[in-house]
Amino acid sequence: MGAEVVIEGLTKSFGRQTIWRDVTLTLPPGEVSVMLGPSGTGKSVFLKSMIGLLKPDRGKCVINGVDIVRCSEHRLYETRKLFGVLFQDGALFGSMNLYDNVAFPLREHTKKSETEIRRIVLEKLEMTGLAGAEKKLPGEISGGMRKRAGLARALVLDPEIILVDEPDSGLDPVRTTYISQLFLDVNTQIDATFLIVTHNINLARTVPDNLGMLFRKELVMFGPREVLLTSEEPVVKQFLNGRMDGPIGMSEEKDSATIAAERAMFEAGHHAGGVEEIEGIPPQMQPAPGMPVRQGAIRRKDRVMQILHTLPPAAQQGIIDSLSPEEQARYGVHPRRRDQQPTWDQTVETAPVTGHHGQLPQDQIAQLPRTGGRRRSDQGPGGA
Ligand SMILES: Nc1ncnc2c1ncn2[C@@H]1O[C@H](COP(=O)(O)OP(=O)(O)OP(=O)(O)O)[C@@H](O)[C@H]1O
Repeated sequence: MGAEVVIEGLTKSFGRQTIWRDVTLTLPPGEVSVMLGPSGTGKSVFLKSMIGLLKPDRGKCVINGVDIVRCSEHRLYETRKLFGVLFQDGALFGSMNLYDNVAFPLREHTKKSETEIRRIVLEKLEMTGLAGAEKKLPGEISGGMRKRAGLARALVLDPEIILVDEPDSGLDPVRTTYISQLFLDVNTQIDATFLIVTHNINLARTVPDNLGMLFRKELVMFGPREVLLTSEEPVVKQFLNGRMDGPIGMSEEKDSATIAAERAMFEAGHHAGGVEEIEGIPPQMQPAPGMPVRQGAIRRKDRVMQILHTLPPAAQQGIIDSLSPEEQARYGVHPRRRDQQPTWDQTVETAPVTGHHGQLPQDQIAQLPRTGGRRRSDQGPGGA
């Protein structure tokens, strides 16, 4: 199973410019999370901070018990080996063919024989749909293939955490969906924890287990995908629909006078851009047919059902609706008519829904599912 990443109060500035402050979230092990945010909100800086390429000013980023913000260089070096990183352009060496690019980390960081290296490289190329392309140079292949080669290279050291920076950059929507499918398939096969930063709305709506958003130097929210996808926060709604109407402006944010002036313009009939308002929670993409069951999805279901009562009602309903009737029975929840609140069996511990913004309480999201709060009896691994 992939590693859990616990981030607490992380703050990063460059000189006097604060990029983001007090970011607190947990990436649950083996689940796929996406971080959204308008351009320039510091998503790439966030990824670089997670692997210690940039040093945050305050806060913690704890991976397998090591706080990479404060640990020694040696421990940082060791902890970095847990990560596979896919940069925007694949970051391949232009003069090396794909085989040598993918073999590079193995030759640099291990003492494996060339026979063993060959086995691993061919396996990862096969996994990423690049079998037969070993001899190609990066300049001879498409952007999508370069990204897949970058992913193959990120996989060779058996990472527990995979960070992906804007996988859709330079790709058409169809290729973006194919690479999204590949992420889910790889997640299924190796059970690594994924964090993808992007501003691609389709990817955010359909791929992750968890969704977060950075805006105005803060984490607006982070939690199960259903929380953000049903959020009434203006910035979230604006972003998910790609419209001009809302707090995000041409260069990050607008003041209230500008928002009001623009609102009058849109109400007078000026098109705010974007597609028509999309509401609701589209089904999540699934591993390709023939793949094993995605263990992260099974654990996630258990984890989310334990914190269900802490989530906003619309998110609760979306989660309950996504369960099969058998799962609803097992978890003791019932779908509701549109005018009702969701209901639980008496046997399930419930608490009032809080007015939080989707940032889940640390003690709940960070510890689950390992410590297991109060559960209904013997749910087993929790999957269907
Ligand atoms: N090494 C650095 N020194 C100083 N400022 C930096 C450095 N790296 C990034 N920044 C600044 O941090 C801010 C956030 O940049 P970042 O690239 O993380 O944004 P982003 O959300 O990934 O944007 P995009 O979606 O456009 O890629 C920008 O204002 C950028 O200029």
